[in-house]
Amino acid sequence: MHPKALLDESASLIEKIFKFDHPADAVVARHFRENKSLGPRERATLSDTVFAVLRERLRLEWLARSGSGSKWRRLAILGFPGDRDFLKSALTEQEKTWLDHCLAVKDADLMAPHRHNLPEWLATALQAQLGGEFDALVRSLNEVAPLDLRVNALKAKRPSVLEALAKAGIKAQATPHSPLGIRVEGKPSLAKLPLFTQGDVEVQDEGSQLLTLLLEPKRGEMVVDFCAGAGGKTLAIGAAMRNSGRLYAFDTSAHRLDAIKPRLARSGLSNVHPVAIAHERDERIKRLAGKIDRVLVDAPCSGLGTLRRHPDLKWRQTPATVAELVLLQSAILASAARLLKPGGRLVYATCSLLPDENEAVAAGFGQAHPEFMPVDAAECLARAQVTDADKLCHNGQLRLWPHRHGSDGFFAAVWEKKA
Ligand SMILES: C[S@@+](CC[C@H](N)C(=O)[O-])C[C@H]1O[C@@H](n2cnc3c(N)ncnc32)[C@H](O)[C@@H]1O
Repeated sequence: MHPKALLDESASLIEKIFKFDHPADAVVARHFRENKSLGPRERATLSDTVFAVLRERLRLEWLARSGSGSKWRRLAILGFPGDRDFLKSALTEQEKTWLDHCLAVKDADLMAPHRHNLPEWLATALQAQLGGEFDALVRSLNEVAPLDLRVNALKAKRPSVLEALAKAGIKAQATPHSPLGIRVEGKPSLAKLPLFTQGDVEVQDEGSQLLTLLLEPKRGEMVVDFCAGAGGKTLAIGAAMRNSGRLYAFDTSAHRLDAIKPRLARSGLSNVHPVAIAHERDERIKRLAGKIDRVLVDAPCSGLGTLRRHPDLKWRQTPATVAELVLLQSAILASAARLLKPGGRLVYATCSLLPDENEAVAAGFGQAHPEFMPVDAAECLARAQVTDADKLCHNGQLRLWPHRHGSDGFFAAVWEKKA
């Protein structure tokens, strides 16, 4: 595609995404479905451009106040990732001069919001938690998230998977903490790799792997993954149960649950029962009350721990959406807790960085449910062979940060129901 056409295409995609009515990755995927003639390199340039603009929105919008042409074109020029000469061949003389002027602006000359590129409410909440570490978090959010795999313990062992990856020319190493994790270098295509098609590995961020290890599921137990979605954690739990017992995968989205089916077929699991529920107080949940050994609540959340992958979330979430989520999280946690039998284990988890969705929800639950005893997350992780488990936890709860742990941001609290 001619550079001029590629720049026009980027500008129109940025305009669509900046309506913020749908997740950015869904808008990009729809755009690619509707424009089948776009080749792989053009697709990569388009998505790199729009995600760069989402990551650095405040800085680029500030720079784009000067210059001419549509705002979307100016943002596309500023976010364009590739070869500058290629880009310049699509620009007018006036635009080239303007771009050189923008590129000469130094970080030190920018105001704080144009450096951290976060909405004010979010910057304030993160600064209050992190103090001097805030800048390190901001830098880490601009890094590309690594590609992590989880070895399916039912079918393979980590050393043999590492060997097979090396033979396939894929550079990879064990993840620093999860005993089942592998971190792959770059973004090689895995879809056709026998290791993947045979279900020896699944794509899963190391942080997500650690959440399921907190549950410590055992052979033959009754377990519920309350917010199973497309089953990322369900598969890990099912494998830890050695494909025995009964694992219910609940979710209010039948559409998301449907995505489990091909993954289950690859994984070799037959102990998983996906159940679409109407809401967290569904009749089917009442029938299982008091009968379940372990429940994971991987709650719907702001997703702000995944900003490396989903930078649009910082512009789509607001204090009001977070407040609504907190009510839903508390309602789901209270309802899910009714499933547990005495001695049963409850894990509440989010991929949020905000205390309101994390420690505050956990504290509210603990106060209202004295029959649930807090369990030390670091001890659970150490038993599950997690390296440096204590460095991943704070006050007995799991707290992962991209800048400290290299994973997405996660929180988890663990309780046991008194016998
Ligand atoms: C963080 S996602 C789950 C991701 C999933 N566990 C995984 O590992 O891929 C949260 C899920 O909660 C579901 N959800 C939203 N409201 C719910 C409710 N009231 N009861 C159960 N699930 C709900 C959403 O449909 C979404 O799939």
